[in-house]
Amino acid sequence: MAVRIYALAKELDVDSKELVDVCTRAGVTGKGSALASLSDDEVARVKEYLTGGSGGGATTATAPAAPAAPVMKRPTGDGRDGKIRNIQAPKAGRSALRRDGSEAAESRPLDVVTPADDAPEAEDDASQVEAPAETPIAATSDAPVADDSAAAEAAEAAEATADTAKAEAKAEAQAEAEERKAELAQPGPLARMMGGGRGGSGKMPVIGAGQDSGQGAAKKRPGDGSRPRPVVKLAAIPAQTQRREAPKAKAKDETPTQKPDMKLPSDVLGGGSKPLAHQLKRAERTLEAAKLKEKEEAESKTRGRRGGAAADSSVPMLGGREQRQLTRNRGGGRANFRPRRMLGRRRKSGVNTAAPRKDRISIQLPCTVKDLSEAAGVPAVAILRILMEEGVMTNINAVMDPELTELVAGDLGVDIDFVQAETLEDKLLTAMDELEDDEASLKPRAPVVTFLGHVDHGKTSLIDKLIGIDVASGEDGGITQHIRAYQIENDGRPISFVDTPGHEAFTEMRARGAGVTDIVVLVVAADDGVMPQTEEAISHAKAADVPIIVALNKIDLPGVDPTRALQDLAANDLLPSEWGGEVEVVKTSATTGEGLEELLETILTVAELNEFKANPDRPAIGSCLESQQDADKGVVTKVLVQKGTLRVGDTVVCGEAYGKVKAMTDPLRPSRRLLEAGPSVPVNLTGLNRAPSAGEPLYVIDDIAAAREIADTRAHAERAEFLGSTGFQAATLENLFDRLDGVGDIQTLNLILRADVRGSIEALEKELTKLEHPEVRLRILQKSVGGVTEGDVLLADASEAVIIAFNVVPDDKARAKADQLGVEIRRYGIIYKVADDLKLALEGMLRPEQREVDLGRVLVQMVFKISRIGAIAGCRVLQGVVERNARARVIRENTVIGDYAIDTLRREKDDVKEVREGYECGVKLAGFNDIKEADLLEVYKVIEVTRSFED
Ligand SMILES: Nc1nc2c(ncn2[C@@H]2O[C@H](COP(=O)(O)OP(=O)(O)OP(=O)(O)O)[C@@H](O)[C@H]2O)c(=O)[nH]1
Repeated sequence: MAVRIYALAKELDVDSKELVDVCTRAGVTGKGSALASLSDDEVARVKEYLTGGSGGGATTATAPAAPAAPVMKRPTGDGRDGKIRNIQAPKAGRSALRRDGSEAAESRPLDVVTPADDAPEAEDDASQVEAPAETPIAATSDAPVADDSAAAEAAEAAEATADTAKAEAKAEAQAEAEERKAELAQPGPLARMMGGGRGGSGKMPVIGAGQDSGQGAAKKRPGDGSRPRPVVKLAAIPAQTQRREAPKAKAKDETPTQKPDMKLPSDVLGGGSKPLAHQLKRAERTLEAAKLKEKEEAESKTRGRRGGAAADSSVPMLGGREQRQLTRNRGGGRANFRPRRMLGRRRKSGVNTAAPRKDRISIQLPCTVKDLSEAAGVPAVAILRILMEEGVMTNINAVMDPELTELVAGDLGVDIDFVQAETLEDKLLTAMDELEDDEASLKPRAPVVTFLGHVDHGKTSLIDKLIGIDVASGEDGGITQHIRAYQIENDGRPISFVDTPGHEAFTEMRARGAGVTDIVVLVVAADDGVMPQTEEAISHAKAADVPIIVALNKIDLPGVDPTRALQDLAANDLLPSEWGGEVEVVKTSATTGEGLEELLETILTVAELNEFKANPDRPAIGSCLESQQDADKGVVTKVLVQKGTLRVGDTVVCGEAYGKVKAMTDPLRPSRRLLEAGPSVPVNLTGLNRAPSAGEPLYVIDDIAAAREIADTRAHAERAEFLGSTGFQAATLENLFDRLDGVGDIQTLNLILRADVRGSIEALEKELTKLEHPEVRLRILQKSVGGVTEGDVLLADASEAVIIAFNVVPDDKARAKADQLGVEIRRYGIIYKVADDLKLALEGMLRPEQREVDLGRVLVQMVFKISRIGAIAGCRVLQGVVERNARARVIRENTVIGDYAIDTLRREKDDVKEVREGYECGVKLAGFNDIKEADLLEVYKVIEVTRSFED
C-alpha cells in the first residue's frame, strides 16, 4: 500500500524533509516533497538504505561497519551525544515554505559536532570522528565533517615522531576543531528554518518526542504533543513579498533626495492635451492676474500711507461737516463714488471676500468653488468665470476635483497644497488595525482555504464533495456568481472553505477570496490545463503570499493527459513535486471522489505546519465577503471574522454601513444561530443599516454615534465620487476635456442597476466597461442592492434609462409605475446575458452604415420633352435591373455628369416598380432635364447596414 513520505517519517521518527533527501540517495527518485507517496517496494528500499543495507548503493561502499549511525534513535535530549537529536518543525510556517531547493540541500544535517572541549581528544579518538562519515548522510556533507585522513595522519604522526611532533599534531587537530566549531556556530538554513540555532550536535533532525528537552527546542502546540510535524514543500514565495518589510531607517548623515524645483502648471506638465492657443490664453490670464495683484498691493500701500497721514498731528483738527468732506475727498478712490447699482451687485456674490488675497493656500479635499474662494480670498465669481471660460458651467457649491482646483488656482496665480484631514475613521479604525497582539494572546484558529481557478474547472463541485453539500447543481447557468464561505470540522479540527467564482467578471471576488485566505487550492481541470483565470488566480495567491496546493481535477475524464496541465503549471512557476518541484499537485475528481481524501490530508498538513493563530480576546475585525438585501431580514452580510470575537449586540462599522449585530447564523446551516464567532469563522449577520461593499473590513467599536459618523462620512464621499463619475453636478477636468473632444455627440444609454448583492454590481460594472465604442456609451446613473423601487422607475423615466434588475424583482408599486410610464425593467439571472443584451442594444444605437448596391446599366435611346413634366428618357436596360426608388449616375462620354434619384419609371404607359434586363422603359430623373441620347445611366440604390462593435 502506498504511504506518504511524511507518514513514513512519522513512523521512523525522522524529519520528513530529511527523508525526502534520503529517498533520493536511496535511488527512489521523483519524490519532490514530504507529501509524495512511496510504494511498498520503495518503502523497503528506503528502510534498507537507512539500516545500512545495499539500497543506497553509492555511500555504503565507503562505509566501514558503521556502528548504527543511521538508525533513528530517540535522542537523549542533551544535544551533545553526537548522535541523533530532535529539531522541531517550523514554527512560523511561512518561512519554512519559502525554502528553495538549494537551501534544502545546504540544510542537510551536519554529521558531527565536535564540541570544543572534545577537540584535544581528536587524535586518540579517531573512530569517534570517523563514525559519522560512514553514515549515508555524511557522504554528502563534507565541509564540517572531521577529515579522516587528517585524523589518521595525526595518529600516525603521534606514533612515528617524538613527543614534540605529537604535540604539534595535537595542536593542529585542536585548531581544526576550533575552526569547525566556529563554522557550526553559524546555523545552516534548515536549522534556521527549524528554529534551532546551534541547539546541539545531533546528526539527522528527527521530529518527535523529546523536543522540549533539547537546546533551542520550540514550544509545542497544546494537545498534539506526540504528533510529529511533517514538512511540506510548497510554491516559492514571489519577490513582491518583500514589500512587507519595514522601511529602513535613514542614516542620519544621508543626504536627502533632491526634488526638482518645477513651477510649470500641471496641465502643461501633463502632456498638453489642449491646443497651444489655449495654453497661451491661460498663460496670459495668469500674467494679468499677477499684474492685477501687484497693482492692488501698490494701491493698498499708497492707501496705507494716506491713512497714516490722517493721524499726522500736523493736520489741523477739523470737525463735523469739514472732517467728513475731507475724508471723502481723501479717500478719493472710485469706490467712494460707486453707484448704488454696483454696490448691490457686489453684495450679491454672497461670498465673504474680505479675506486677504493669498499667494499660497492649503485646502482640504473635497473642495468646492466656495471653499477655494474663501481660502484664496478671491471672489467666487472670478472662479466661476474661469471655469466658464474653460467650458465648465457650474455653481458655487459644486465640488471640483483636485486637478481642476489646481488649474483654477494656477489661473488665479495661487499655489495650492491639498491636505487630508484626520477623520474619526483614522483615529478609531486605523488604530485598531495597527494594534499588535502579543504572542501570548494568540490561540490556534482554523485555516481559511480558498478555492480559486478558471470557470467550470470544478471548484464548487470539489467543495461540495468535501463538505457533503450540493451547491453546484443549483447555480444559475451553472456558474458561481457569489462568494461562499463555510466552516466544517474534520476529526475535530475546523477548516473554513471559501468558494469563489471563476468567470472573468468576478476578479474582485477572487481577489477578495485570496485576500482573506491562508491557503489557496488552485483548481485546474486536467482536460483544460492552465487558463486565463487560472493565471489570474495564481497571481492573486502569490500577491496574498500564501501556500498553493494544486487540485488537478476531472482526472476521471476519459483520455485526459495530466502531463500538459503539469507543464502549464511548471511554466507558471509552479513546479509540481512529482517533477522535483515544490508544489503539491493532488489529482482529484469531484465526480468520483478520487483524490479528495488526499486533498484534505494535504490541506490539513499545510495548515498544521503553519500553525495559524489569532487573538480571540479583542474587538473583532472581519472582512465582508458579500452582502444582500433580504425582504424579511433586511441587510444580510456575509462576514469572515479574522481577529477577535464578534458577538450578537456588538456595534460594528463596515464600509458605509453600521449597526448593531442583531443575529448571526452559520452559512452552512442557516437555521443554526450563533451568539459569537471567533477568528476564521464565517457568519451571516443581520443588523447593518445598508449593504456594505464586499471586501470592506468590519470593525467592532464601542460607540454607535462614532460608527454612524464614520459610515456617513464614507457614504458621503462615495456619493460625491459617484456623482462625479456620472457627470452630474461635479465639475471635473475630465468632463471639460470631454466637451473639448466633442464627446457630447456620443449616444448614451442610461442604466439603473439593481442587484441582489454588491458583488454582482461590481461584476456587472466590470463586464459593462468592456462595451466600449467611440460612438455610443453606457452610463450607470444609479446602482444599489435590493429590489427595484418606484423611485428607480421615476428616475429611469426622467433620464430615459433602462433598469437592469439582476436577481431581484420590482415591488408592486414599481411595477405599476413602470407600466404606466413605459419604463423598461429588464430582469436577469446570469451576468454575461446582461452584457450580451446591452451590447446588442448599444449596437442598435450605432448609426447604420450607408452602402451602395449596383443594380444595372441603362442606355438612353431617345429623349421626349414634355412641357410641365420635363425630359423623359426612352431607355433599354442593358444589364441588371432598374428600380423606381433607385438612383442613377448619368455618364456622358465616359464622364459622370450627375447623380439623381429616379423620379418615375414606366413601361408602356404604366408606372412600374422595376424593369429587367433587355426591356425598354421610360425614365424621368428628379431635377435633371438635360438628358441626351446615348447617355448611360448607372443605376444603384443605397441600403443601410446595421453595424456591430466588431465592424
Ligand atoms: N467529469 C467531471 N466533471 C466535473 C468534475 N468536477 C466538476 N465537474 C463538472 O464541471 C462543471 C463545472 O463544475 P463547477 O463545480 O460548477 O465548476 P466551478 O469551477 O465551480 O465553476 P465556476 O464557479 O462557475 O467558476 C459541472 O458540470 C460539474 O459537474 C470532475 O471531477 N469530473
